[in-house]
Amino acid sequence: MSTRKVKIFDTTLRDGEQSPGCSMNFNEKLEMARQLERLGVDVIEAGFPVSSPDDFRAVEAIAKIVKNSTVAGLARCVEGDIQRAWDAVRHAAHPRIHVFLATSDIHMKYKLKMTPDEVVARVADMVRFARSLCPDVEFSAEDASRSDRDFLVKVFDTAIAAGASTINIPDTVGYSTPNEMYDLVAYVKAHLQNPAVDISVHNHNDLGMGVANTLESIRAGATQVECTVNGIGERAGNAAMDEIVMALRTRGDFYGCTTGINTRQIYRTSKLLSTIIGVGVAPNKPIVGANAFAHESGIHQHGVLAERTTYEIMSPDDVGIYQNKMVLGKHSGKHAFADRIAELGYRMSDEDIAEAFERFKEMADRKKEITDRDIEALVGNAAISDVKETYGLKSFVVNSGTVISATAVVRLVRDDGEEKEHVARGEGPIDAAFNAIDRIVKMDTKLENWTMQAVTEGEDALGEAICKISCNGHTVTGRGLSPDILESSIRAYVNAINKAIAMEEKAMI
Ligand SMILES: CC(=O)SCCNC(=O)CCNC(=O)[C@H](O)C(C)(C)COP(=O)(O)OP(=O)(O)OC[C@H]1O[C@@H](n2cnc3c(N)ncnc32)[C@H](O)[C@@H]1OP(=O)(O)O
Ligand SMILES: CC(C)C(=O)C(=O)O
Repeated sequence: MSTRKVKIFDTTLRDGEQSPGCSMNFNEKLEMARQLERLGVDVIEAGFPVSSPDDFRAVEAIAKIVKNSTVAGLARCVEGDIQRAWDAVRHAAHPRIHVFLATSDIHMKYKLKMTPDEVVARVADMVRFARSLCPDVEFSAEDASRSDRDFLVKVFDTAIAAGASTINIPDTVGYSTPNEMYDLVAYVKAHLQNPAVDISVHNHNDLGMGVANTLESIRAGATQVECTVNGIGERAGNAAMDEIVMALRTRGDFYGCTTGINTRQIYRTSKLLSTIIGVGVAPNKPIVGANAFAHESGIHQHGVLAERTTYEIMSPDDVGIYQNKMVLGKHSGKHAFADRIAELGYRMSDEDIAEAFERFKEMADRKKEITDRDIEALVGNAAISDVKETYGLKSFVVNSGTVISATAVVRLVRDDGEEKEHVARGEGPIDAAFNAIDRIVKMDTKLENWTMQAVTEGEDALGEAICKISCNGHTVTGRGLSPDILESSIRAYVNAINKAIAMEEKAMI
C-alpha cells in the first residue's frame, strides 16, 4: 500500500488556549511553540492576534523563533483582524493567515446576521485581502458540518478563487459522526472546481468523536488535520494530536498515511503542556495517560513479560515513555513479582520468592499499590542483596555554592583493584558527583529518580538515598546510607550501577 503524508496543524496555542483554565503566558507560549517545532508539527497556530496585545506579542515572537513549522495567525473576515494577523506572523520563515467565516444557516442568521450572498462576497473580499499580504492563506468555513453542502462548496470555491491554498472543514460543535465526516470530506473534494488545495478538518470532541471523525476524514482524502496536544480546546476540546498520530502510525496497514511527527517527543510535549497549564490528563487517556502502558493484572503481566506485544499494540518507547510499567497490586501474579525482585537486585531462591509472594498478596489486599520500598521491606531478610561490587567508593570531594558551579572529584576502585578518578561539573553537587561517576564507568544509564529520607532520628540521622537508574530496558534501584547526604547519594548511585552491571552480565550468560 502506498503511503501519503498528512499535515499536522496544531492549534494548542489558539483553540487549546480557549479552554477554560488553560491560559498560557508569553514565555510559556514560546516554550510550547519550541516544543511543537521539535515535535515536528507542520503548522503552529500561534494565536488570534487581534484578540489582545498579549496574544499579538506572543504570535509575533513565535513567528520570529520558529524556523521549520509554518506559523499561522487566526483572523475573522474583518480587515483589521487580517492586517493584525499579518503584522504578527510576517517575520515567520513560513507565515500563514487563517481566516474564517461561518456558513451554517444558524450561524449566518443569528450570529453574523448576514445573508448567504453577503457571506460569499465577504469571503471573496477578505481572502483576497489576506492573499495580498501573505502567500499562504487558509480559509475555514466555521460550522461547516451543519452547513448546506452545496453552499459550503460554493464558499470554498470562492475562497480558492480568491487565493486560499487550504480550505478547512470544521465540525465546530462536535456534532458529526465518523460516517458523516467521511461523506462530507469526500463530497467537498469531489465537487470543488479546483481540488488542488489542501483539504483540512478541525474536529471538536463534544460527543467524544473528535479523533474518530478526524481519522475518517483522512480516509476520505483530508490532507491536513487540526488538533491539539492532550486534546484541549473549546468546551470538550479538540481532537487529540497524539491519538491521531499514533493511530495513523500503529494502523499504517489500514490508513496508509504517515505524518512528520517525531513520535518520541509526544510524551514530553504532553507533560510540558500539563505542567504549563496545571491540568493533567486522565490516567486512562490513550497514549499519554499514566495507565496507557501500565499492566496490573497477573495474566497480562505474565504475557507482557513473555512477549510485550501480547498486550501492547504500540511500544511506549515510540511515544517517548521510557518503558512500560508493571504496577504491582492485588491482581498481580508471581511472574511479575519475581521479575521486580530481580530488578531490585535481589537474588532469592524459588522457595523464598514463593513465601514472599504470599506475604505480598496479603499486603496487596490492604494497600492499593505496592511500591519498590514495600517490596524491599517485604522480602527483608529472605533476600540477600549480594550484588557483586564491581565498583566501590574510594573517596570524593565536592565543591558547590551559590556563586560557583558545582564540581565533584570522585575516585572509585574496581574489584580488580584498579582505581579511577574523574572530575565533572553539574547542576548541583549530586549531579556533579553522578556525572563524575558516569565518566568513570562509561555505561549508558539514565537516572530515573533520586530520593532521600532520614531513616533514624536526631541531628546525626542517617540519610538513606535511593537511586533508580535505567539501563538497556531494565530499571535498577540502588541504596546508600550515611549521615552525609552526599555520600549516601554517591553510594546509592554506585550501588545501582553495580546492580546494572550484574544484570548485564546475567543477560550475557
Ligand atoms: C470557532 C472558534 O473557535 S472562533 C474563535 C473564537 N475565539 C475567540 O473568540 C477568542 C478571541 N476573541 C476576542 O478576543 C473577541 O471576541 C474579538 C476581539 C475577536 C472580538 O471582540 P468584540 O469586537 O468585542 O466582539 P464580540 O466578541 O463580542 O462579538 C463578535 C463579533 O464578531 C463577529 N464575527 C464573528 N465571527 C466573525 C467572522 N468570522 N468574521 C467576521 N465577523 C465575525 C460577530 O458577528 C460579532 O459582531 P458584532 O460585534 O458586529 O455583533
Ligand atoms: C476557527 C475555526 C477553525 C474553529 O476553531 C472552529 O470552527 O472550531
